[in-house]
Parts: sequence; structure tokens; C-alpha cells
Amino acid sequence: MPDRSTPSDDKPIDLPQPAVGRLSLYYRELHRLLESQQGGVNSQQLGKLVNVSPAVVRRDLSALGTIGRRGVGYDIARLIERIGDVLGSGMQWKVVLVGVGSLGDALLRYRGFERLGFQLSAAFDNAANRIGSTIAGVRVLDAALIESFLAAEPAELAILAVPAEFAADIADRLVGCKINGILNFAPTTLKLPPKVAVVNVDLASELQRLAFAIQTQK
Ligand SMILES: NC(=O)c1ccc[n+]([C@@H]2O[C@H](COP(=O)([O-])OP(=O)(O)OC[C@H]3O[C@@H](n4cnc5c(N)ncnc54)[C@H](O)[C@@H]3O)[C@@H](O)[C@H]2O)c1
Repeated sequence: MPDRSTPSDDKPIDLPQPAVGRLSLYYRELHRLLESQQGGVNSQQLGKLVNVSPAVVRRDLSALGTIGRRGVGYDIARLIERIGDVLGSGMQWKVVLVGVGSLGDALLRYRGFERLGFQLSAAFDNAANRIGSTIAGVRVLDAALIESFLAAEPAELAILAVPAEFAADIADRLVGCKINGILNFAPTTLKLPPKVAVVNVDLASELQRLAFAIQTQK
């Protein structure tokens, strides 16, 4: 297991976004392999699991300073530790969620965040029937308390699951509370200072991309 520590100011490795996405996939598959008692893996096996060539796997992993041994491959536990360090998954991240509707409720119940070091410290909503409830152990607080809560219990990341028309206002407030990264589910483009990292998850656009890919295959 990687050491659990809080996020530090260590200079991260500069990797292109597609490589970061692949590392995350390797990480997931390596955990599965470790759980199935496997000790080592080679670039061909790992590439097959995430659908990339062995050469791409070798390039991605050598960028982390991780060199496999010819004929032996990579030690899975060490590789998990190294990728976890680079992706920040060996750290504990505090996360808040805003908007506890259908989607927010489902996200709060998802158990996959904790395993990667993401701890949901609170959720916020402005609807009376949501405020005061506890979902999967996470308290739902009045959205009016975002600032006072984060002043007392700072968090690095936020998940935004409010309707699109409220997303910009909430995002500005979160940034004012020193939130550095936002996972935005609202189908709207947030205009935030460049220092704030935003990842947009737009499921409808993804479906559109999928439909386009199928059409162009014909
Ligand atoms: N449900 C899905 O499958 C899905 C999928 C992809 C994207 N989205 C997007 O995610 C967002 C949430 O979707 P949903 O289906 O959960 O909507 P929803 O209407 O069920 O929930 C929205 C929640 O946000 C709360 N809210 C509204 N304004 C707020 C504010 N100013 N401060 C705090 N809380 C506020 C509401 O009280 C409600 O609980 C939307 O932007 C939606 O387009 C939803």
C-alpha cells in the first residue's frame, strides 16, 4: 500500500493529459491483478487490459522512471505505489459535494472514491428536504454554510452536481474558499481562474461522441 499523506507542494511530473488518463487505467487494472494474487505483469499484458500497445505502456511507465525488466516485467505492488504517488492517489484528499439531487445522491453512495484517497467531508444543498440528512455517512448541510464549513474544515476538491444555472455561482464561491479543483457535472462551461483545475463530466456529450464514432465507422 502507498503511504497515506496529505497533499504536498512537491513538483509533480509534467505528463500530457492522455498519458494521465492511461495511468489511471493502468492503476485500476493493476489493483485487480494484485487482488488476484499476481506479482508481476509485462507491458504486453497491461497493454491488452487497457487496449493500448505494449510500446505505449513502456513509454508511459518509463516517463515515471519505472523500468520493467526484460522477461520479468514490472512488479505490480511497486508500480501501483509509483503511479499512486504521481496521480496523488497515495494522498488523502478532502472533497465536498454541492447539489444532492439524483446524481449527487448516487455519488455520495459510491464507495470507489475512498479507495483512491478521496474523502467526502460534507455535502451541501439548498433544499429543506435535503438539509440535515446523512447519506452514506456524509452530512448534508445548508449551502449557505459552504464558506463557514470550509473555513473550519478546508478541502482541496469539490464535486458540482447542481443544475447548470447555479453552477457558476457555486463554483465562484468554492474557489473563494480555496478549492483548487472542481469535478463539474453541470452541463455548462465554468469560467474560473487558470490556477483552478476543472474536469467536466458531460454524459450527454460523451454519448454524442459515441454516436458520432459509430456513424463514422459505417
Ligand atoms: N442525473 C443524472 O444522471 C445526470 C447526469 C449527468 C449530468 N447531470 C447534471 O448534474 C446536475 C445535477 O443533476 P440531477 O439530476 O442530480 O439534478 P437534481 O435536480 O435531481 O438535483 C440538483 C440538486 O441541486 C440542488 N441545488 C439547486 N440549486 C442549488 C444551490 N444554489 N445550492 C445548492 N444546491 C442547489 C437541488 O436542491 C437539488 O437537490 C445537473 O446539472 C445535471 O444536468 C445529471
